[in-house]
Formats: sequence, structure tokens, C-alpha cells
Amino acid sequence: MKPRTLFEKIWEAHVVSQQPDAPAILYIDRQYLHEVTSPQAFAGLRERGLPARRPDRAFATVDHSIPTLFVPSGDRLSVADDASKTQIRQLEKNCADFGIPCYDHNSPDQGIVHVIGPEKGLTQPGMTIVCGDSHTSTHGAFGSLAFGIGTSEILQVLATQCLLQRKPKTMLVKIEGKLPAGISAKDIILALIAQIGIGGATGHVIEYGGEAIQMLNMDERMTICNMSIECGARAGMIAPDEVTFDYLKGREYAPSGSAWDAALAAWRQLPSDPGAQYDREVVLNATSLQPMVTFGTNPGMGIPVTASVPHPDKLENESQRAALQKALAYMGLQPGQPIAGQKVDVVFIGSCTNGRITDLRAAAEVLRGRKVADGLTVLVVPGSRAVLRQAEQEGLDRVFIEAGAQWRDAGCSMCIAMNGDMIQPGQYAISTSNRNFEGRQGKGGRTLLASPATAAASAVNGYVTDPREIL
Ligand SMILES: CC(C)[C@H](C(=O)O)[C@@H](O)C(=O)O
Ligand code: SF4
Repeated sequence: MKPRTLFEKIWEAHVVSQQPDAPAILYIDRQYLHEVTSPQAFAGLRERGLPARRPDRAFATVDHSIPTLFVPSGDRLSVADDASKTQIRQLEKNCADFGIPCYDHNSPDQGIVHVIGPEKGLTQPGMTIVCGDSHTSTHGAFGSLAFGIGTSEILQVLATQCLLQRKPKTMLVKIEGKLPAGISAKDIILALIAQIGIGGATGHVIEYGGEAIQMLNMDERMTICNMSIECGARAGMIAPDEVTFDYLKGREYAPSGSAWDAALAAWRQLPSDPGAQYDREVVLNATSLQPMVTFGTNPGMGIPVTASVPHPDKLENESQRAALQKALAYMGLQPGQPIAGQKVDVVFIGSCTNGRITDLRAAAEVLRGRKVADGLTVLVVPGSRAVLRQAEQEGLDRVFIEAGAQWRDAGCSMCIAMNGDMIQPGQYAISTSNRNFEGRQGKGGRTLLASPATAAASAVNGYVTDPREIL
């Protein structure tokens, strides 16, 4: 048989029907739902008088609009604005009406959809997973085919458990060599996007491989797959291995007993066969990577923390030059200015990119016994309540609070500023999230993306700082 890639194996196992020149009908193993993109999909079911086809294959949570302030009454919704309250209650009602499990605003397991899917063991190798959210690519870290869909497609999957989908191309991204000390998964993915650009993987599903990837833990692999969408990829994937299986074993929804053994045997067949062909290949060397920071208004505008903001004049291409000029004007940064030393007003540590326990540990390692700079607002927001509990058990909340940071309840928070957590016009935030678009963290706000260690080191100094100088 022709050698096949991980993607091809999953794709072929899920095609229900494929007519020539038409999209495939793809069976979907899991659909995740959140409050922002699902309301019209449920409305569509109601209009047609349809039930959810497989409510047991869908899981919902509230994450984007949920306040992260701890309120003495314990009622998180009491501090939500009316629009957020309505959206959250609507999802909770829709799930109750259609029999879909929901980690609601009171649930001890609530969290960002891309954080809780894996931690519940819902995300498993070989699955097709969709969610009305672009960062669904996160789940590909487990060797699943996971991608974001639009609201009409959410309805399609709710109604039929299938999705019309054209077959994407494949791209192998090989990260060769070992990652140097002090360099994180976030630095790998920011470096890749800086290299290939925000459209660099358009139309492709990326499979990440190479020594540096194999050595990453699951949290780190999720950081990489999470941001695949930021270079245009349809999805990101990493072949499942012992690291994946160790993570999943014993989790609530992971198979157990003889079902575990059977699943394991199947999962071991998933990695790409030797000699499998990809449509494209890109190689990145891990050994020369530096901590990365973005200076502009898309995630591809990233440079090593030791470098300087680029000069638009040096760009040959006129539209690229104009785009860079515009980005620098918005960001209030000067060409040639070293990015290290740029002052920041706000530090955000959290999101589905870097709000997991190992991210919080990395930030706490920097902040332990130190104080954040005067006048700085520092938010540490766990990606889920399970992460929150684990962090508190390890005393990380104390480390953050003693350093002068705010310790918050779980949610998307300042990654997207939909819940009231936001920066002010003109302010600079160094953020562990994944998007630095104009106004992303608040109207007129300026976002610099970086790793948890870089964000924490910058919190100590009040300006962009190479974490290797502090650790
Ligand atoms: C709100 C949602 C549709 C959006 C996404 O699709 O990614 C959000 O999660 C984001 O990160 O911008
Ligand atoms: S944390 Fe940010 S990127 Fe992730 S789902 Fe929420 S808003 Fe989107």
C-alpha cells in the first residue's frame, strides 16, 4: 500500500462519501461549542424542528465572555455585562434543551474550550474534531484532525454529525535539533510564522515533526498547533507517541481497561508511514532559536528579543513596505529601535495558547521572589478551572499575588477583551496569547506577543526583557 501521512489516514477513515469535484462528506467525532459562535446554529435546529444528531458527541463551555474576577458571592455572572450574560445563559439553555453536556459558568471544570477538551480526555488521536473557533487547531497536538468551522457548519454538524469539506493539501514542518535552554514552544511557532508569513501555510494541514517537536510535552505541542492558524494553515498536527498516551491515560473520557488497549493499538498505527509524501516541506533549526517577540499587528511580524524593529525602507515590495509602515505607526514603534527595552503597561499571561499549567509554572519561575514593576497591570488567567486548582495546589497563585500580579478565574479574558478585561487606547501589553491585531486587546491597544517566560521577565522590569537575563 502507498505510504500515507497521519492526515491522510484520519481523512480516509472519516470520509463517508466523496463525489467527483465535490467536497467530501466527513464524519465528525467531536464538536466543541462555545457561547460566541453557536447561537444561530441552535436557532437553525429549532427553525427546522431538528434534534441534535449526536448530543453525546458535542461538548460545550463558556469562555470568551465570562468575567474572570473572583466575586465574593461566587456568582460570576453578577459582574458580567448584559450582552455577555445573555450569550452565556443562551448557550447554557441551548445545551439543556438539546441534551448537550455543558461546562457552564458554575462548573468546576469550566475553561477555555481548547484547554478543557484535552484535559478531560475528550480530544484523542485519530479523531476528527471541529469547533466554531479558529484555534481548534490546538487539538491536533494529539494526532487528531481538528479545525475551526463557521456557524452554518456548526449547524450542519449538530444536525448530521457530518461536514462538507474539501481535502486540504499537506505540509511537513520539521523542527530539527534540540531547543536551547530558555527557549519555549511559543518561540518556535512565532519564529515559524515570522519565517513563512501569515499566509505561509494557506490551504495546507501542517504536520510538525523533528527532534525538537518529539521532545515537547503535550502543553507545548498544543501551543504550536494552536497557532498554526496564524500562518493560514487549516490545521496543525503532531503524531501521537508515548508522551501523548501518558497524558491521556486515566483522563475522564479516555478509554479504559481493554478499550484503552484497543485504542492504543489503533493509535500506534497513526503516525505517517516512512516515505509518505507531503505537498510541501519546511525546515526550521531549533538550535539557533531566540526568545521571540512581535512588534507589529499580525503574528508574522515577530523578531528575536535581541533584535531591532525592522526598517520599512529596506523592503523591496511596495505593499509590504506600506503594511509595515502602517503597523509601526499603529504600534508607535521606531524602525531600528531594539525591541528589548520597549516599555509595557500591561502583562497578560493566559489564553488557549499559553494558559496551561506548564505555562503558569514557567511564568512563576521568573516571578518567584520578585516584584512586578511599579504601575504595571499584570493579569494571570488560568486556561481552565482545573489548571487554576492545580496552580493553587502548587502555590503558584501565591507567587503571582506576592509579586503584585492579579490572579483570576478561568477564561479567554484579555486575549480577546470580550469579557471586560482590556487595555486602554495607546497602552502596550506583552501577552502570551496568539493575536496582535489592531484593537484585539482593547480599542487602540498595542499587543506584543511572547512566551510566558518573556512576558514574566518583562513584568519584572516594566519593559520587554530577554528572560535569559533574569533566570
Ligand atoms: C470568537 C471566535 C470566533 C474567535 C476565533 O474563531 O478564533 C476567537 O476565539 C479568537 O481567538 O479570535
Ligand atoms: S483564548 Fe483567545 S484565542 Fe483562545 S479561544 Fe479564547 S479568544 Fe480565541
